[in-house]
Amino acid sequence: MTSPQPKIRIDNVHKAFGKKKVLDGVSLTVSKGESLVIIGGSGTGKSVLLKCILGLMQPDRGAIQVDGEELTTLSTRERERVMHKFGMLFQGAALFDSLPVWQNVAFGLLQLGRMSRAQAKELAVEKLRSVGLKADVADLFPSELSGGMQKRVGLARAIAEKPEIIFFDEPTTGLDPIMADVINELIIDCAKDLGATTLSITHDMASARKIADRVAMLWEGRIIWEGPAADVFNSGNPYVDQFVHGRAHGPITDNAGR
Ligand SMILES: Nc1ncnc2c1ncn2[C@@H]1O[C@H](COP(=O)(O)OP(=O)(O)OP(=O)(O)O)[C@@H](O)[C@H]1O
Repeated sequence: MTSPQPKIRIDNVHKAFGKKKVLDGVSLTVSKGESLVIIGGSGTGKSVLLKCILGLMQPDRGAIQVDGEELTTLSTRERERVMHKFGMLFQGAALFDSLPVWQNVAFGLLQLGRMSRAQAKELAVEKLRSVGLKADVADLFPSELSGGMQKRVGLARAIAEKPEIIFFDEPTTGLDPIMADVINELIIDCAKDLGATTLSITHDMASARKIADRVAMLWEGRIIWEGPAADVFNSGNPYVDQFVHGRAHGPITDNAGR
């Protein structure tokens, strides 16, 4: 029996900047409907990997496939078609300061030009409601919102076009632990409602444990461990162990700067 095709397949991806190898053969798969969280310390290449998947950076070699379609060789136009499968919540929410909240949420929908502004606003208000924000937030500007509210708006934008895959870049950075937990729960609920596949990068272990079905750890350009979220605190891998317990001493710091 053949196993079902993964939603995302990353195979032996390499990326270097000059002599600095950042990704040195990363391989991963994410199944349809699964939530994979990639953990790793600062500068280990999590953002570079995400940028390669999103097409914002070209890997030096390796394959990146979505639904079996190779992305690294697509033309700009073909890539745009695939991008409609994606939703993205950026670190710091990355909202447009000059646009009111509803236009931020409906940005992609307005770009497509498939609906009137009134319809787009109605949809934006509905999405805002689904992330726990009232309709009157729609006409405010991002600078008038707290960090937690901005994250909610970013999440509403990420789900507005009903993406099949949602990427989360450090979704809880800058939030207090309670607001972080609220955002984690919203992420789980939104992904479940859409039946979406999610890929997140974080170094917040509370968030990883909460939102992940599976966790993978990136270190020295490779995935050094992956397994069910429930196993991450008992991985038996000394590198993972040091990272998830936040210990100052262990193989990661002993080998730093080799
Ligand atoms: N455009 C670039 N040019 C040169 N070096 C880069 C570029 N982008 C990233 N790097 C380098 O690649 C390495 C990995 O960076 P990356 O931002 O992916 O780390 P990260 O794991 O996401 O870290 P953090 O958790 O702090 O966000 C860093 O050493 C960084 O300086």
